[in-house]
Amino acid sequence: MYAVADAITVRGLHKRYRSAVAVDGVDLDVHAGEVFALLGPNGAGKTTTVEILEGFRKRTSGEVSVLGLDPQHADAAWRGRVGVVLQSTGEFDDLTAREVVHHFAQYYPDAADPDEVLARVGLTEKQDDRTRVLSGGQKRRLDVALGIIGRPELLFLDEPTTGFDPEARREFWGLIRGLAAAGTTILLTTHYLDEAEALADRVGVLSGGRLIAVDAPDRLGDRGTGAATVSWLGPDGPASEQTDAPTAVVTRLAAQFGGEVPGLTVTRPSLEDVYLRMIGVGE
Ligand SMILES: Nc1ncnc2c1ncn2[C@@H]1O[C@H](COP(=O)(O)OP(=O)(O)OP(=O)(O)O)[C@@H](O)[C@H]1O
Repeated sequence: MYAVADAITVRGLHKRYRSAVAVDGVDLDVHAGEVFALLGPNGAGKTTTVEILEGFRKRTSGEVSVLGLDPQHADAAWRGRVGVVLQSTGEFDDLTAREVVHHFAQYYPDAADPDEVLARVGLTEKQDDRTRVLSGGQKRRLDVALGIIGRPELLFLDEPTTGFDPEARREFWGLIRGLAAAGTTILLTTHYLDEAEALADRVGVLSGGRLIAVDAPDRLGDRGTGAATVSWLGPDGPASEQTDAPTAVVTRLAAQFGGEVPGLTVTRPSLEDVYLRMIGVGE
């Protein structure tokens, strides 16, 4: 085993389907050990990009290196180092959740303990149920279990928490943080901006097949520096002011009120505000 500074390197990636360009010149580096979230509206090219990186889809042109190899020429050893959670659920109908996880464990030289993995994804109670009777969210947990059973160095998660209830999403975030803390590199796609904010070291925004921004979630766009909104409860009701100098406004208000400012909040644009502006919504 050898260390690579970047787990994923992509240069000039293009993917054309018969009638449409799905990926239109993407350059991307995902550093070893980071959690990277790919955001973008429906049809932006996220799944296509991720499936090319997983070696499941051929590119039209461009250079791609994943854990030091071109995924188009991946071998079994490489596949053993990569975990994949696809968008579509695998169907194992008549097998129980426990049987499926035990079965998949056999494919990996250094698999995790299947029962431990079932516990980590919160399926212990359901492990003896046939997979066809699992709920949508429970099937998704099983997908995640199969993605991590081989102790991957690099884990791909395509919309991992779609269909999860809020509690299951929080549990899943804990699982991902644990994997990241143990050094697993994670590339996930998500439509949940709170998920990207909670998990990702960096986010990339794909729009129309192009990567239009890459940054830490709290710095994306003008989040760190853009105008802040200062809100408070004035004598005539709620009041607010947009400002580049929120400290000065708060100081002025504190003087006006002679101390504590009622209902004071200072907010910057949310990740969702910035993201929607970037993809051309909410102008
Ligand atoms: N097998 C295919 N044949 C033809 N066109 C395809 C195929 N797969 C995807 N596309 C097209 O490529 C574009 C990108 O699709 P892709 O699934 O990569 O987007 P996405 O960002 O993952 O979307 P979503 O958020 O809806 O999952 C879309 O216009 C889609 O219609």
